[in-house]
Amino acid sequence: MPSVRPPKRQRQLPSDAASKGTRSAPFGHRLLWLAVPAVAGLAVYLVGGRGVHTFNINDSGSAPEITYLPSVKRASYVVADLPGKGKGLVAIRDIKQGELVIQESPLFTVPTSTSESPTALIARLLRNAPAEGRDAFLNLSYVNFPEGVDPKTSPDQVALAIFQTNAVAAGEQAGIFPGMARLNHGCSSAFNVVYTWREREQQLFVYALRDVQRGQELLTTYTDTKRTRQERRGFLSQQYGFKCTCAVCSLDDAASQASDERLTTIARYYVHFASWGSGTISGVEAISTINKIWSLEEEEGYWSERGRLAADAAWIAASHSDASAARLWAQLAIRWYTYEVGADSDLVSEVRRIAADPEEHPAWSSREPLVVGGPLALR
Ligand SMILES: C[S@@+](CC[C@H](N)C(=O)[O-])C[C@H]1O[C@@H](n2cnc3c(N)ncnc32)[C@H](O)[C@@H]1O
Repeated sequence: MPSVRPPKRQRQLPSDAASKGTRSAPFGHRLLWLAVPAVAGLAVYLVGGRGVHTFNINDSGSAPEITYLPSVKRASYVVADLPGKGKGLVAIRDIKQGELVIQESPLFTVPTSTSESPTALIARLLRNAPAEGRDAFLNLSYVNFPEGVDPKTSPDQVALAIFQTNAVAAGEQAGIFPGMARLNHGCSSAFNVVYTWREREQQLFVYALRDVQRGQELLTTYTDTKRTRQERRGFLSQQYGFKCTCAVCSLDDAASQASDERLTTIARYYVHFASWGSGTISGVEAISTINKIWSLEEEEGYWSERGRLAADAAWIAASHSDASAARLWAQLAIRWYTYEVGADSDLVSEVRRIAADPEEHPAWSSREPLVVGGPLALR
């Protein structure tokens, strides 16, 4: 059975065990394209500064090309041409941590394996897509085009390459979201927005993980960046055809080495605390490891996946009947899930229930009673 190459970009927040079982909703695609009017006289310049690039969006020069944008309550960005990156999304106003930036239905989704040829499958889905969506798709960038094939005479191959460069996980499927597809990549502390597929809405939601200033580029991450600069760059160059020069990859060698050490230690700690699941380490050790991850992530500026981490800690505390710790971790999970997946998400509802009554946790008292300890971090 030929397999459609899985989306290279991993979903930012793998659903935790508590949310499983809610992922069976049938597809009901609804395209919510919204043409955002061109902003007159908007120019975009690279001005740089303190490792974080900002873009001057004053009213001189020519208007950047504005393409289709997905459904948003209040547009907060434009699509702009960015030196060395193709297009990208730049904030046209300050964006607050936890703000919904993009809410988008898929143009189409595909199963990750199919009996149909992947090229034929993508071509067929594209033919059936609405005209404006098809145009938006065909405008997207692509890399890794097979050598010796002429893109001008191979539209189906081009469509497959576009799919492979831009698709992201949409539940059990891979989906194309032409609006969010313009998001470029940043590593560890450099990315400022995260995306998640919400099963109930059958849509992709992009939230600001941190405050974003007007003129700053919106960046997500294409991969697990809890690895060294060399490994990250190797992956990104091979899969996405670019050398990452984000604020973290541009650190001087000493600072980069310190960041690499933090990130690889965090990754090692993740594996360690997960071994609580098989009973290899105690609940106290698991929680202590989570606290170490939290503090290293604070040092690194790596804030992603914190909702999930705190929810896992609440799970461990509830399993050991430590109600007070479970409540505190659940409160922290509410806070970070709210930033990452939205206050109205199923994940936030679930942790709200645990914060209100830890004994409601499905794992409550499934291990020996133990005081495992709460979060050391205040935020
Ligand atoms: C999903 S697309 C992102 C939008 C793309 N820049 C465009 O013009 O449509 C992925 C491609 O964007 C480019 N890209 C993404 N992040 C980048 C970065 N940090 N630096 C340079 N190029 C980047 C690479 O060419 C990559 O293959």
